[in-house]
Amino acid sequence: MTWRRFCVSTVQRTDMTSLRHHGFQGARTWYAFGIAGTLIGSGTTAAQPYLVGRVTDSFLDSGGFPTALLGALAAAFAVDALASTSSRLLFGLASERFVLNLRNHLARRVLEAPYSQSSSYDRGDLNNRLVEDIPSAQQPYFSTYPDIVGSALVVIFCLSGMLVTSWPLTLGLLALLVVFGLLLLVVLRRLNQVAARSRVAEARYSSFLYEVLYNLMPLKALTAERWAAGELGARAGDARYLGNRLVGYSSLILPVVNIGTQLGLVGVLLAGGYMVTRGDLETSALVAYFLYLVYMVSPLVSLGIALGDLREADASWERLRTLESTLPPEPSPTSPSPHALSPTRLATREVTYTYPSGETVRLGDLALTGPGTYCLVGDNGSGKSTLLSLLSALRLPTSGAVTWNDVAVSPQTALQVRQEVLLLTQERDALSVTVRDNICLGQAFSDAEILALAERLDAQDFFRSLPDGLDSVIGAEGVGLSGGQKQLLFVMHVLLLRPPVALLDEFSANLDARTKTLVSEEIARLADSSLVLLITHDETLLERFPSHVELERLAAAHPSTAETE
Ligand SMILES: Nc1ncnc2c1ncn2[C@@H]1O[C@H](COP(=O)(O)OP(=O)(O)OP(=O)(O)O)[C@@H](O)[C@H]1O
Repeated sequence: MTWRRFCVSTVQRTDMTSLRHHGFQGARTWYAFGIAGTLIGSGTTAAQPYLVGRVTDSFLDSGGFPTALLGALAAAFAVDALASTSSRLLFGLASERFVLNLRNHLARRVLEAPYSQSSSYDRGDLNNRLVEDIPSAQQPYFSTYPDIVGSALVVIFCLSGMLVTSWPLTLGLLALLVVFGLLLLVVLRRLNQVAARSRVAEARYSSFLYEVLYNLMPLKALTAERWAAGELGARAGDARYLGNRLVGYSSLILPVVNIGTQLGLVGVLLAGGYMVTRGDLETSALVAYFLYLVYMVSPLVSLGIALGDLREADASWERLRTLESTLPPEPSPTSPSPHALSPTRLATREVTYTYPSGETVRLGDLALTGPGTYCLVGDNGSGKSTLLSLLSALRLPTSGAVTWNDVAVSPQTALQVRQEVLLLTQERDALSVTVRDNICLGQAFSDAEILALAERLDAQDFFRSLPDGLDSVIGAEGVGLSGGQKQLLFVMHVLLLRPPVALLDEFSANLDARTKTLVSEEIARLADSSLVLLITHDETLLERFPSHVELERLAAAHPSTAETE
């Protein structure tokens, strides 16, 4: 990579208008005041050596006490301290908001993306991008760029002051700075390459760690914890190796800058002292000159560190940008609300669905009319769950058609279908919110309705046993529920919502025999007005709901319409 591309890529990759726009919402004013504070702070810092030179002059010339000059110096100190502190505070507040804005924005977009897309993300990697990459990506705006602006201004002011005070000394110093600047660029170039690779290795490690923790129990149950620990160790090794190299290159930055500035300080004292003895330079000018140089040291160090930090942030922006580029455009807020569909007639014709992995599921033709309850049966892997995700418009068919009341499921009608066709999937777990929220999931069911249903399901004792009733929070810091109790909450959501169509994938999983029977009665009641399609392998449920649709038979009968038994 050439130096030009190196610099251009930094600007381009961090200039992601849409992401930045969302991040800065509500933070722009703080940010503007923060920048103003940085500019004021830099200006007053650079004025101090000049004022000290004037004070020295005044002492040397008259021996008197220069009250006005000392007052100006004190004011410069005070303004400098105030401006720097308040700009740090404002940047800190703005960055907090930026991080949360961006997290919420991306999380909402992932949630609103079509299911087939959001389900294809690696959960751990997604978590890393939202949790770790965003704080790293925001750093340039709230720390690095202000540091660069503030430091560059101080360096420019100080260099100008030095040039005016003694140009021969300054030219010598600039030559030294150029040599060390080139050395610094070599280090930064290596750092850039290692930072990107290290970020990927870290993400591979933490994604796997997330998966292992998520599957802790199944892994232990299968005594696969050693294997998992070994795999984790291997990934940690990669991350550590690249992390060490990153630390190595990063730690070279400071010595390069420090040695350069120390050589500058010593050189100025030696050469300046010599010039004073020869009468080529005033003592007060050497004092001011030396002070300019001292004031330049810290901004120069900051500039070196800031350039290094940008490389790491760059890698994070790249990961966020690739995530955003896979998401569909944001839905227009003015799009008309969908009309009610209340579907009761369902048909599928020559439907296939191809998973991103390339696996194609072929499904036979199907025609069902509601209200009523049907059981969808078939061997493991025959495509039952895939079919339900297509019927509920979570996925769209790769070929063929799914129609509800003769309306084909398409990107345009998907929202309409999803509002009326409710799918209870196999992959489900309670959320760490209250029991009430787990049942309602955003719907306004009253406590009386919930408790009346609990009574019909003979679950009143369970609800009574909760420490805070419906307000009990589920999760590590709240109540722990059994698999069956969690399952009951989801089933209750469906029964309370009474959607026109309910697709239930193994609803009875983990439910005890009595609860299963009571839930079945409620489902039968729901089926008086709704179309209910169940996936089940449970003999008692297959007997209770005798209308069966066999998936293999459907596929074999393709393309003719399958009969229900
Ligand atoms: N996320 C996925 N990615 C790739 N292939 C998938 C995915 N989900 C399912 N499949 C494939 O699609 C086929 C049908 O799977 P599906 O889960 O629909 O079957 P099922 O009849 O519901 O099985 P089960 O009774 O075991 O739940 C299987 O061959 C499976 O490998």
